[in-house]
Amino acid sequence: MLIARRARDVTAAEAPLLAAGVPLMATAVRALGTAVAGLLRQRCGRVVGTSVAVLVGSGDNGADALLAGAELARRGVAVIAIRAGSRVHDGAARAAHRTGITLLAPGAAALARAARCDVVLDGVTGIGADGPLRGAGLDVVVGLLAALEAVPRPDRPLVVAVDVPSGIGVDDGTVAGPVLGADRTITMGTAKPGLLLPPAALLAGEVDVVDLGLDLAGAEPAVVRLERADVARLWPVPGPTDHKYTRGVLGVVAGSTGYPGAAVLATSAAAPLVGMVRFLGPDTVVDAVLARHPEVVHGDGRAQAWLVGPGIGVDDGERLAQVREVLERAVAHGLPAVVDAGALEVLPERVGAQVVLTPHAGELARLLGARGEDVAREDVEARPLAHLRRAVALTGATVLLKGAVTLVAGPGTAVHSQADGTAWLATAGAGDVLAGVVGAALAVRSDDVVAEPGLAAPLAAAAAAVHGRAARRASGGGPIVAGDVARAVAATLAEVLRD
Ligand SMILES: NC(=O)C1=CN([C@@H]2O[C@H](COP(=O)(O)OP(=O)(O)OC[C@H]3O[C@@H](n4cnc5c(N)ncnc54)[C@H](O)[C@@H]3O)[C@@H](O)[C@H]2O)[C@@H](O)CC1
Ligand SMILES: Nc1ncnc2c1ncn2[C@@H]1O[C@H](COP(=O)(O)OP(=O)(O)O)[C@@H](O)[C@H]1O
Ligand SMILES: [K+]
Repeated sequence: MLIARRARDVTAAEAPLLAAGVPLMATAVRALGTAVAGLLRQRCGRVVGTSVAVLVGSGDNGADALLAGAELARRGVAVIAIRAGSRVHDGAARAAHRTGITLLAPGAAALARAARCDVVLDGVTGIGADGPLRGAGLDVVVGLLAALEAVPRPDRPLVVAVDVPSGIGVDDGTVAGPVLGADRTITMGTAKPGLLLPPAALLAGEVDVVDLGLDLAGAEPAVVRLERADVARLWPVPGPTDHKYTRGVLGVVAGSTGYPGAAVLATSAAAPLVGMVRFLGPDTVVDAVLARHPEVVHGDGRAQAWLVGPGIGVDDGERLAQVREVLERAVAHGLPAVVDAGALEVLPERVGAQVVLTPHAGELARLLGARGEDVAREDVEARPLAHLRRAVALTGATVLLKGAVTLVAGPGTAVHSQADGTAWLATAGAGDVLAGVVGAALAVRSDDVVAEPGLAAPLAAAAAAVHGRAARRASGGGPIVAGDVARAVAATLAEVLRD
């Protein structure tokens, strides 16, 4: 599990080690040097003779970057260093000087040179930053972003962020000013919330954590990300005494004459993962589902969890009447349920954490709007976690907010952030597939969720992880349709459970 801790917890954990003379900075610098050398080798096939530009802020983040620059210079890299703060760490400046690096003023000429290097190392600010970039740091980032515009995309440098991309909201993931988007972030000691929370997380690239030996046991995890082994631990494997009912039945109310495909996609994703799928819908939709999945059972009956809403429009009164009835019944019995798409319109005022809502940003704005909050989609996109928390507080539900990074939280649970997919997943119907996987995850652990509703959040996050991985598997780096993702779900789960 990748765990992000807040800046103040990191600083507190560093303090006793620094007091004991543990050379944390040397460890950070060594890791940075190795990572950048690896990227140079990947990009240029060599380290000697390549070029790196270092943006040097006035704190220890700048010192890390400059010392890594000095190490790379000793390995034969042509390093330029650009001042991005009011001062420069003394020891780092001396080390840089010894390797022949001169600190350049942040003028247009220096920034144009930086834009032509193989790698840019962003050491403007780290966890000591207060607010968005200002002063020399701001000028350097704005100037470099402009200089990069003049360079053809394939020739632009790889950007490596030291600890965090400078200027992000380290603890809340906001982006309130210019930030140089990174291809990779080498982060010290532990991940930071802003590396996992959108929109800042989208500027961090791949995140590598450098072990500094910090004791963070007492620090409350701010955000967590499930990795393969975590998903495997959450997902039950049937045993010899299981039968279809003990494995779990998922009841599905999905699809409409306008959108029959959503029902097919949701059931395609769920059917292999559960003991049985029970389906309720209009005849034409039932026919479409059964044509693809003869194993789906048509008609009402007992289920361990319900999925309602995929392919049902917000103004489809007839379908919503059925959704409302099923949902009220599920809530009355305390059963886990997934409430997706149009079904969000008929969500009872208060539900328990065993009910998982799966809105995208627009739907979350609408859900909050219906509860008296004045929120637009853009507000949700700018501060997704804050709005997700608000929805949790107002409904009592677990909320899964879909996006390039998917966030999940329930009342009192950890915040989960999953980014397992690919941008090729931004395709119609992908959300219906996700709803099917979340429904399945709740159905196969229904008893556990009823006993401990807080489990719905990690299960929904695990489902998002399987969905994202299925998309990557189906895509192989190229275009996909949602049906490809649904078809890849079973093999993806097998792979998750096998490794
Ligand atoms: N303390 C340590 O031993 C270690 C520190 N490490 C590095 O040190 C960093 C923290 O260093 P610091 O506490 O010195 O802080 P930072 O270097 O993150 O930032 C503080 C400096 O940036 C300036 N600054 C603050 N807010 C700004 C803003 N909004 N715009 C522009 N400039 C701003 C301040 O004037 C100050 O000089 C970590 O992020 C990490 O990179 C790592 O080397 C691990 C070990
Ligand atoms: N840029 C992206 N990168 C990765 N995943 C994405 C991206 N955009 C959307 N997704 C994922 O694709 C799915 C889209 O769902 P949704 O918005 O409900 O679409 P639809 O209603 O067409 O099914 C979600 O699971 C979301 O997390
Ligand atoms: K930085």
